[in-house]
This record gives sequence, C-alpha cells and structure tokens, in this order.
Amino acid sequence: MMTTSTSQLAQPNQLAPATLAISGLNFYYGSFQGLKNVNLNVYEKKVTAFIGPSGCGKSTLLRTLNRMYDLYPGQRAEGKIIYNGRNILDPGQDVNMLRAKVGMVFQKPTPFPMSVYENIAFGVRLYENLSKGEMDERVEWALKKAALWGEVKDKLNKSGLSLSGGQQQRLCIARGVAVKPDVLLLDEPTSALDPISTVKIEELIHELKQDYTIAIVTHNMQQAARCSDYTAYMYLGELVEFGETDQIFMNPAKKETQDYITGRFG
Ligand SMILES: Nc1ncnc2c1ncn2[C@@H]1O[C@H](COP(=O)(O)OP(=O)(O)OP(=O)(O)O)[C@@H](O)[C@H]1O
Repeated sequence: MMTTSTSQLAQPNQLAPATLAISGLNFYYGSFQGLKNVNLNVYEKKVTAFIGPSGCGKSTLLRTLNRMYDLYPGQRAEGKIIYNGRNILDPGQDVNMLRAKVGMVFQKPTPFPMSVYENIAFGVRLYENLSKGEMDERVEWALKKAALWGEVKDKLNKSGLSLSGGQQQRLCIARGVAVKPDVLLLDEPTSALDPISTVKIEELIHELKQDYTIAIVTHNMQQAARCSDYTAYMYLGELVEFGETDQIFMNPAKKETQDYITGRFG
C-alpha cells in the first residue's frame, strides 16, 4: 500500500519507468492557484486516471502535460514535468513538437470540418513529408489503431462531421495516434458518448496502452476502475492520494479518498 502527501510523494513499486515525472507543480489562472505542489509519475505504457470532484483540477493537470494552457493568456505553471530528461515547462521547450509527442483528445469530439482522410493527414503533414502512398498507409494504420478502419474505409472522402459521435471520437484518437505520440491525454473522452460507444473507447484504451502512455480524466469511477492501472485522487487543486488503481479503490490510505470513491463525498 502507498500513501502520499503533497509535499513528499511515495511512488508505487516501479514496474514501468516514468514517461512524465511531475514534481512541485503549481498552476495559476491569474491569481487563482488551480494546482498546489503536485507530485506524480505517469508511467510508461500504463493508464493513469485523474479523479475527483468537479473543479478539483483534473483537467488543469492534464492540460499542463502538453502545455495546452500556453494558448491562454494569464495561465502559467511552475515546477517540473520531466519528459525525456527535460523539463517541458522550460521556456525553451518546442511546444509544437511537445504536442505531437503528447497528444490530446477532448471531451466533445472535435473532428476538423474536412474529410475523414484529411482529418488524419492534416496533422501528419505538419511534421512529416510523406508520399501519397505513405500517407495512405499512415491513414489506414491510424484508423486501424483507433478501431475505426472497418467502419470508415469506404467513407474516407466523406466529412468527418458525418460520422456518429462515437466514431468522431475514435477519429480524434486516430488523429492523435497518426503523428506517433508517446503519450495520449484523454479529457473525459466518453462523457458525450452513448454506452456502446463508451465501451468501444474503453476497449480501445486497453489496446492503445500496449503502445502508448495514457492519462485520462474521468468523472466515472467505474471507468477509472476498469481502464486504469494507476489512479490519482485530487481535491481543491491538491493530489490527495496516488497509487495503483486496485489499492485506491479497494484499500485507500486516506479517508477523503474512501469517502469519494464510496459516494459519501459532500
Ligand atoms: N480559465 C479559467 N480561469 C480561471 N479559473 C479556472 C479556469 N479554468 C478552470 N479554473 C478553475 O480551476 C479549478 C480547477 O478546474 P478544472 O477544470 O481543472 O477542474 P476539474 O477537476 O477538471 O473539473 P470538472 O470535473 O468540473 O471538469 C476550478 O476551481 C476552476 O474554477
């Protein structure tokens, strides 16, 4: 069993190396502090779930991991997020390259208003110069990785917006995978989807973790329990407890975690 404090974090027995090692992370929306001294490892080819009540900072934490917040004035992060030996919060970090390596899928499916094929090819062209044949192969590969190829192989020239919500979300995952990232950040990826699409995405997460490190924000505790290897419970911008998912759900070290996962919170 593992316990944590926000100042000094014991990590689980390390079966996998940390792809992202977060330490002393503070985040500010102007003068409001959204994250307080967060320490956490996101382990390679594992799924890490961020859970906690609304407003606790789950999405904020996820958005620091590829510096998505940089797009918004007044938002800033302090501390360390070590990826490939470098602190990605350093001003010298190439954020476009970072976002290719640490891709993000949002709550609502956000396909570009272009064909299924172009939805994938567009991002690849930003980073690589592929021939038509190579691009065709990459598009097919990404759609297969996202378990969507069978459903769209005859609709590659149709608009991405013509797909169902669940298919659109898998298209967004394919788009993220196509640029060959190391990490996929999933921000409540099934909250806008029906139960069948949700099961498909959860199965897909299980497949994808063979190749990618995954961090997922979810409100759905069953989903966290089903999909993740590690779970981080957050409250008011602090990391309350982090550990292996089985331990967090079956034997949490902190009463606050226990209250939340058993529905006694609030
Ligand atoms: N753009 C913003 N400007 C100011 N404060 C913000 C902004 N976005 C979020 N916050 C605040 O930061 C805190 C954390 O928000 P965040 O969205 O990370 O929470 P969350 O745990 O993901 O919540 P939810 O489950 O409701 O999506 C909240 O108090 C929120 O009000």
